[in-house]
Amino acid sequence: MLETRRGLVLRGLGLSLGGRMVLRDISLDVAPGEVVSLEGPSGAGKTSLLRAAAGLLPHAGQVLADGGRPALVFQQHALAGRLTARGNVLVGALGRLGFWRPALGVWPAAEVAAAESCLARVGLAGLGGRRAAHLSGGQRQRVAIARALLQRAPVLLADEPVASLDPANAEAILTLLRGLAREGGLAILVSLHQPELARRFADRRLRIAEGHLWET
Ligand SMILES: Nc1ncnc2c1ncn2[C@@H]1O[C@H](COP(=O)(O)OP(=O)(O)OP(=O)(O)O)[C@@H](O)[C@H]1O
Repeated sequence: MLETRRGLVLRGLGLSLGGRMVLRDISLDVAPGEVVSLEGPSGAGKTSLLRAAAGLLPHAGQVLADGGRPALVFQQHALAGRLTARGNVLVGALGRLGFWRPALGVWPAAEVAAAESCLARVGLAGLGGRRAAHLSGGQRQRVAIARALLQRAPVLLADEPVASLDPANAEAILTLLRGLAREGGLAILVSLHQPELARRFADRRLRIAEGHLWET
């Protein structure tokens, strides 16, 4: 039976942190192939919403995502600097592998090939053997996206993926994300600080403030 794809669906998401309501009854949909931006002032709850949607924070309400749990690209890309780009990407496969082989540094050849192919998809073909610490900021963000791709989640959440990048790299990363939505059919929810970039790269724009979400 064919499964109907619906991307990401949040219904009635509520979250309180430190005794304060950060998210109040948030509902949103991101369709497969769509890029939706999440904007709002600092402290508005963008990271909290993305982390809750990724299953990293306990919350009220429902998260329904194709493939189960969405993949999350963290704000600071969270790479292990001493590992190679390929090694960092392979971490994305941990969810489907047992503990021991990766713990011993033995990755299945198919996963290594898949990691290389994810690196190629983000424009880093040939850089798999380079230490993450020796990559530029833009390249590191690409590695973080490749790691999310290796998870094979049809829903991708990205928390300010261009915050620390210069304008040219920021555009390149958002172009890459839009391509992954258009050609790969991913549903992408991305928090952004720059309205100009959101205008250019998002299909729809959402704004969050004081725990409430609305479409702009
Ligand atoms: N672990 C925590 N305990 C208590 N309060 C928290 C915790 N994490 C975040 N908060 C608070 O929750 C609110 C939302 O934070 P969040 O990081 O989601 O905002 P944001 O919109 O992503 O901000 P920024 O744009 O600065 O990254 C803020 O008021 C923050 O201080």
